[in-house]
Amino acid sequence: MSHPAPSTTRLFSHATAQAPGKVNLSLRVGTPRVDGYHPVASVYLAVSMLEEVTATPRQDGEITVTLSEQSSAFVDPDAIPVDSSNLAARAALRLREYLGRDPQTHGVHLEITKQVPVAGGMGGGSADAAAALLACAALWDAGLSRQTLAEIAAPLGADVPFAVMGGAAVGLGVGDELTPLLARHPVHLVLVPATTGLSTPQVYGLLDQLREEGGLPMPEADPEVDPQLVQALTSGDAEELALLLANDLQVPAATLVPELSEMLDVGLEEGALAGQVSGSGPTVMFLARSAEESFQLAARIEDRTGVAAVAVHGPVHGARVL
Ligand SMILES: C[C@](O)(CO)[C@H](O)COP(=O)(O)OP(=O)(O)OC[C@H]1O[C@@H](n2ccc(N)nc2=O)[C@H](O)[C@@H]1O
Ligand SMILES: Nc1ncnc2c1ncn2[C@@H]1O[C@H](COP(=O)(O)OP(=O)(O)OP(=O)(O)O)[C@@H](O)[C@H]1O
Repeated sequence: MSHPAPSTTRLFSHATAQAPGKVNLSLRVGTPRVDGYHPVASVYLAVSMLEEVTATPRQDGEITVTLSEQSSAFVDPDAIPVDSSNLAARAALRLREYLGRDPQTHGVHLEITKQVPVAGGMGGGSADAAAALLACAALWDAGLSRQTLAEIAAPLGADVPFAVMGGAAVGLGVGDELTPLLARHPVHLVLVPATTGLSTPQVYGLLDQLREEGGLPMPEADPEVDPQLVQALTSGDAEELALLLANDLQVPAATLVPELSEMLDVGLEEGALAGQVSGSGPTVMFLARSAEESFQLAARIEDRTGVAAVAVHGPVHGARVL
């Protein structure tokens, strides 16, 4: 892939971009493909828990990463690589290659401020990649559409295109084939992040194992999105949405972390409309009727368990330059 350099290049001293974490209101998973990935039918919702990346040019061609001290208490800095394997660094490298910029002179330093828990099932690393892509695109005056940026980002992870696009969307394929949804009514949620993460491949692997052993039913067909859930989301019917939340990864995640089931019970006892593990977990999410109820629910869960709970809403915008 290559893209011609623009004839005039604006000079930025730095550029900052934000990208959202996500939850899956519904995540249906099929049987693994030959490449090990699973076909999914996902209903993504971008939520008001944002990652921020500031990109500053480096003339020596290096792509470097640091983690800001402003990052949230949910984030264990030791769990995040700050070498070339960091998803933000990989996004910057992919964009530089796509644009055909000189690797000797077009380096960048990326400072990441994380709010989204690491390996929490909320696509935090994917949001870092999306924010880094937008920040570097601004720095290097890339002149690319959001759609093109999402395509450049897709090989970095199944959730990365959604972090670029944001809002609410159906995700097919491995989650990267997106159809935006016109969800104009806010969904109010409470998120309970865990301090330790779960490995996404391990959770998918345990789902396969449970299905093969007969502990869970084998899916009969490729996964599909429930049109009633899409209807409930687009019409803002929280009570109906509560009945239709689904996540095939919940049983394997709760098998690996049994406390998740207890946390789900606590949220329901404290008045949540519904509760579910987010993505591959271990973050747990609860649905509330309104913003006010979400704040009250978060406070009650914190009081009862001593575990931090955060009221958020969605859909929010995808990655954008500030
Ligand atoms: C659980 C979800 O967050 C739901 O949105 C995603 O499916 C995972 O997205 P992600 O973390 O961006 O995933 P990637 O970084 O692309 O993949 C990590 C690993 O998860 C597994 N994986 C991921 C996506 C998918 N559709 N099937 C899979 O089996 C694969 O073992 C893969 O090696
Ligand atoms: N910028 C980054 N932020 C967080 N993790 C990163 C980053 N770059 C690489 N990683 C690695 O990716 C792994 C998954 O992190 P991430 O926070 O994206 O998980 P997740 O939210 O469970 O992802 P998903 O919901 O997309 O499966 C981490 O364990 C970490 O080793």
